Amino acid sequence: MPTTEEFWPGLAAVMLNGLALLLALGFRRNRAVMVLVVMTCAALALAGVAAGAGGERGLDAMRMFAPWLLLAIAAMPERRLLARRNLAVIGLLATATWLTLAAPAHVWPELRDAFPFGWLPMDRGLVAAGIVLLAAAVCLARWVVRRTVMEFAMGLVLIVVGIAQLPVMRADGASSLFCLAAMVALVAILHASYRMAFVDGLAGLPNRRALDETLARLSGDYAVAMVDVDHFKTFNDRHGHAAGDRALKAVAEQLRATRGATAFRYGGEEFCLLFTGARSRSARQACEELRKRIAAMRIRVRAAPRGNGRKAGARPGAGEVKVTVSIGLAERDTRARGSDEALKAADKALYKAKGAGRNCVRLG
Ligand SMILES: Nc1nc2c(ncn2[C@@H]2O[C@H](COP(=O)(O)OP(=O)(O)OP(=O)(O)O)[C@@H](O)[C@H]2O)c(=O)[nH]1
Repeated sequence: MPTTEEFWPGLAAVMLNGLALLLALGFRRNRAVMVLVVMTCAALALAGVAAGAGGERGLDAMRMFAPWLLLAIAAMPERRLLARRNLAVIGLLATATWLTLAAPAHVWPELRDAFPFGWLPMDRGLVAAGIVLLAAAVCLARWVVRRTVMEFAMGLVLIVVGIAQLPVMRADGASSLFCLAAMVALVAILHASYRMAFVDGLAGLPNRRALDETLARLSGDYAVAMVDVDHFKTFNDRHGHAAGDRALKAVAEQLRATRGATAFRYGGEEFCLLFTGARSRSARQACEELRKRIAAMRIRVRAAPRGNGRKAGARPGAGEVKVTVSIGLAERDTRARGSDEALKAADKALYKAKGAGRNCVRLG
């Protein structure tokens, strides 16, 4: 039976990993789900519940099976949960769990020595740590390319799990590290889910839901500006959707750099700037400067092969093109109108700007 010192960290590790697993399932973070399934099983094995033989067999089982499974999951692309590769990993995990539970006492040492690479001159724990740290490196390398919170967090989680495999670790120390890894996973899943709900993936700006929440809490002076990219449908048709996306990102970058304002992506090619407090008085000037900065930008476009659903000859070659924006600004009057009316006034002003020939700022 596990000792008291092994029991509590063991139980906490199972509960925390199980909780993180449920959360990852709820938010459909499928690779995190797979990692956490393995970690929960490893935590169970560590707790000695599965082995019924103290933490010893659990510690062995964790070092034998978990590293390979974690490396396989780290290297897999994000897929739907019941994709064939995920099912294969779950099948392997089920086999590992069955072996851990069912292998007779005299078979276990032979199994352990053969797995994983029991014949290597290094300690088994060292090999296991090396494999998990390699899995962590795979996630961190992906993070360098993709910059997603979950990839970074999975890298961190796997580093902690890798340390838990080291030969110096006893079952209670390893369980404590599994608790830490589960907490990192929990924070990351919550953070990633918050970003999914409130941050626009393309522009990297807070989205319309975030704007609504901000406006609902607003008091005092403010000004709101609606910013719309001019002739953007034509831009897309001429240079392609990918170039359109790059243009939107570049515009978003300029909005983010607007002093004294918070930028939001309102939807499509429409953005919103919110000036609060004393900054609302200089909103018009800030909008004018923003308009000029965007008009001065150059967006790189590539020549694309003909066809692609576009009219032949409609698409020019590679080079640099510009975009302009029209801006409608409603300066605050909290007594006369609430945030809904202010948004409507900014929208009306935007139509005026479009009607006035675009690439200009109008007040509502
Ligand atoms: N590339 C890209 N295009 C988008 C995105 N969201 C919306 N659009 C496109 O933006 C275009 C908006 O077109 P319209 O609403 O007709 O407006 P417009 O062509 O900009 O004309 P004006 O606003 O009157 O100057 C549509 O063709 C949408 O497909 C996006 O995320 N990426």
